[in-house]
Amino acid sequence: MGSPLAAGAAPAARPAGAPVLSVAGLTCAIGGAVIVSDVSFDVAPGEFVAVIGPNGAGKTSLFNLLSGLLPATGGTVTLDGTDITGASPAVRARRGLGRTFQSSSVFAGLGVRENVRLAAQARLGGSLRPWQRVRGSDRAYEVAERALTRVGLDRRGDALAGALSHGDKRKLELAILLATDPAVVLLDEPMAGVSTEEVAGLTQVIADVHREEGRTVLMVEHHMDVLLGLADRVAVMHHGSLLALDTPARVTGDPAVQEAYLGDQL
Ligand SMILES: Nc1ncnc2c1ncn2[C@@H]1O[C@H](COP(=O)(O)OP(=O)(O)OP(=O)(O)O)[C@@H](O)[C@H]1O
Repeated sequence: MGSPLAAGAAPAARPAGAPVLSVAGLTCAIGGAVIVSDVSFDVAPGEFVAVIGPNGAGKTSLFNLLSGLLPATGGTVTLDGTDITGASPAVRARRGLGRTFQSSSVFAGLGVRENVRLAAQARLGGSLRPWQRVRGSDRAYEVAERALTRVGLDRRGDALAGALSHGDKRKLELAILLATDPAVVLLDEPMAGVSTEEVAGLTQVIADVHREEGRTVLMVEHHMDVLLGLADRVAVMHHGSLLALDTPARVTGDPAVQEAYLGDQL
């Protein structure tokens, strides 16, 4: 699963055929409430797993546990054969686990290219001070340009990030993520706030990141129609537990899943 975007990806420690991400008994209890309960699943290298579930089901909490923003109170997370359960978000990111957030997280006052270059420079070990020319900064520009081309924003590099449409901001977030060269990409509702006209373009970008770059993707998304063409498997969260994990067709036909949605559109 070589990545074309940046050098320095850690070599995989896992044997051939082993999962790139393995979650076992993952649990998070906060103040007596169990918000993620005994969740176990494996993700194969290059697989696309969608995570769905009704509001409050625990999807974002699961991503927070995977990316280290929320401490697990039980269970383990293994990335590329290494137990990362207690690792900080920064260590997980360095080991190849990257994520986007439900709300936009770009520097609105900086240029589009600068947003991506800063991420690339941080990944390459340079300074985060954009006014400093440092070792590796040319390489950071190259990585940034490639990531912007991948998401179709290469012609908007000089624009202010805050001036982009919602859909383009989401593409920029993806470019920022790609500049850090993650093997496993966690996308938390990338279509949130995106106009109907922009959904198809963004879906295509995500499909390309998955298929052409061979990155493993986990994506929280409410719209099943978006997921159907993308996901190899769909994980259904309900009341903090993993209710189902199967192909999109089997999941949508599962009576327990339909019951969880209580007639809401899947
Ligand atoms: N830090 C926290 N402290 C206490 N409760 C929390 C915390 N984070 C999440 N929760 C609770 O955990 C449950 C799951 O929330 P989460 O945001 O993970 O659900 P979700 O499936 O992502 O929902 P949505 O689709 O609405 O984004 C909710 O009841 C939420 O209130």
